[in-house]
This record gives sequence, structure tokens and C-alpha cells, in this order.
Amino acid sequence: MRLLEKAPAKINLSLDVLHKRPDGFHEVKMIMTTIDLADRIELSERKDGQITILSHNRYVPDDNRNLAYQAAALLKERFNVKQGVSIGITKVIPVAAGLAGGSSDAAATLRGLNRLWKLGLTLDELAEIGAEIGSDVSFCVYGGTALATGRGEIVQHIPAPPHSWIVLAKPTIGVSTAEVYNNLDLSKVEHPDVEGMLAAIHENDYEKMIGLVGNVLESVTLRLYPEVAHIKEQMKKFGADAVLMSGSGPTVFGIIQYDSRMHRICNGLRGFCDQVFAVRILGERNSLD
Ligand SMILES: C[C@@](CO)(OP(=O)(O)O)[C@H](O)COP(=O)(O)OP(=O)(O)OC[C@H]1O[C@@H](n2ccc(N)nc2=O)[C@H](O)[C@@H]1O
Ligand SMILES: Nc1ncnc2c1ncn2[C@@H]1O[C@H](COP(=O)(O)OP(=O)(O)O)[C@@H](O)[C@H]1O
Repeated sequence: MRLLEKAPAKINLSLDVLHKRPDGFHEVKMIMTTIDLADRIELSERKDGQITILSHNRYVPDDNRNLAYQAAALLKERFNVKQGVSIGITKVIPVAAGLAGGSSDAAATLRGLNRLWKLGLTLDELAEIGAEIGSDVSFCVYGGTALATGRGEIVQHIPAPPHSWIVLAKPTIGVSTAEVYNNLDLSKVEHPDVEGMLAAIHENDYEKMIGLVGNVLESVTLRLYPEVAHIKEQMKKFGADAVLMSGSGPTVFGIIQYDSRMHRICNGLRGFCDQVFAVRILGERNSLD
């Protein structure tokens, strides 16, 4: 048997870090939403009990460092599964980009293997297992839009943000999440208004939402990688309503209401940036909701 799962990317509309915890992780408060940019995960049964990964992407490990491999290994061990699985990953989401591509591949693998191996687990149970793989995996198990707290694994569902285009621009560099958290100086950051963003989303208020985007991790990544600041400036200049870095970066996203302006911004960015995408938020509400 063979089955397919989509693994969508996420962006962080608001990302605050409260403090560093004794376990080395940071306590976060962030609003995440899945977007229509997805990897494709193909799972095929193996009778020999092995787990294999094939991604045809030189930036993605094809062994037990792959988060999808780790998801399969964890389920196999925890539920004493005798079968194996071949995991084919078609990468569309840029790697090490702040878009949770690896986490989403792991989450899709958990959802898919739950079906393939007939484990009968709930999404809540899969999300709990996902937290053992990485902080963003729990959110990716559910997708949609959520307030994430703890180290990111406590997920509270909220409505989708107002109708808008998301334009993504990824500079050629990749960023290490651990490096960004390690260089964060919380005494020097401006904290975003996460509660205000929550209210804007609940009220489906586009103007309020674009005025409240914020990410404390920008303070680190923009300093370490000036090209990210350059892309932010260009996206603003081309007319995006709001511009922010996603996660630990380096991907920058713009929020735009009108199609015509979205096209203008994409064309402008493509002049100097290889990876530019225009996508919708998954499960978005239309402006009349
Ligand atoms: C910054 C965010 C925002 O959504 O996303 P990305 O930029 O990775 O997409 C996340 O917090 C990233 O989550 P994730 O990428 O799953 O992180 P993990 O694998 O759990 O941890 C990688 C490393 O980041 C640091 N880390 C991660 C999460 C957290 N709350 N505090 C931390 O200090 C730790 O140093 C950890 O060793
Ligand atoms: N399935 C996967 N897809 C992409 N990267 C993966 C995967 N599994 C493990 N990795 C590793 O995880 C690192 C972070 O990748 P990714 O999840 O794309 O970034 P981010 O955490 O910034 O959203 C990569 O450098 C890569 O080596």
C-alpha cells in the first residue's frame, strides 16, 4: 500500500520570546498559520521492517537526521510495529528557512503512518508524540492557525486570519534556529503585541492585523544576515501592507490585500531573489465572514 500526505509550511504572524528556561529552550508565545506551500510525502509499505528516506534534495539528510525518519522510528518503536516504510519527500518548502519544512514533513509522516499502520491515534496523541521530535511538530500535526506557547508545543486553535496574499522571499542563506535563539538578548528586544494580534484575528480585522505583526527573533537574524534586512526594505518599498521575517528566518513574508500589488511585488523581488512565492493562508476566511 502507498499513500500521500501534504506537508504545508507555516509562518509566524507574531512571535514573542518570554524567557530562557532551565531546560535550555525558550518560552515562546506565537501565532502560527499554515500556508499553501507544501512538501509532498509519499509513504510505501516495506515488509523488511526498514525505514528509508529519498528526497533528491542535497540540503535534506537521507538518514536518521531527517525529521520524517525520526517520526517513523518513534512510532515504530512506541507501537511495536513490525513493518517498515519507504518515505519519499518532494521538497517544495525551502530548507532551513523559518518555514518549518522539516517539522511539517515529520508531522505529515505521523499522520500518514497512523493510517498506513492502522494505529488509530487521535491528532492530539500524534501532536504529543510530535513534540518529542521538535517544538514546531505539534502545531504542524494539526495545521490551521493557532496560538503556540510553552516551547511551541502547547497549541490552542484560533480562527484563520483575514483574507490576504502572502508573498515569501527566501535569501540564498540558510539559518540555524539554535544559533538564533542562542544569540537572542532579551534585554534589547521590542516585544510584539501577541494579544492584540489574537484580537485582530478574532475580529477578522485586516488593518489591525497588518499593524501588529512582530517577531523578536528579527533582532538577531537581521543583525547576523544583512541580506534579510535588505529584502524586508525592498518588500516594503514595492508596497506590501506588512513585512516580517518568519520564525528564525531567513524567509521574509509580506502581507498584501490586492492581486495587482501582489504581482508587482513578486516581479520586483524576482529581480534579485531566486525563491519568491505568492500563496494563500490555508483555511482563510473571506472578507464577508
Ligand atoms: C523559531 C521557530 C518559530 O516557529 O521556528 P523555525 O524558525 O525553526 O521554523 C521555532 O520556535 C523553532 O522550532 P523547531 O525548529 O521545531 O525547534 P527545535 O528543533 O525544537 O529546537 C532547535 C533549537 O532551537 C532552540 N529552541 C527552540 C525552540 C524554543 N522554544 N526554544 C529554543 O531555544 C534550542 O536551542 C533547540 O536546540
Ligand atoms: N524533512 C526535512 N526537510 C528539511 N530539512 C530537514 C528535514 N529533516 C531534517 N532536516 C534538517 O533540519 C534543518 C532545518 O530545516 P527546516 O525544517 O527546513 O527549517 P526551519 O526549522 O528553519 O523551519 C535543515 O538544515 C536540515 O538539515
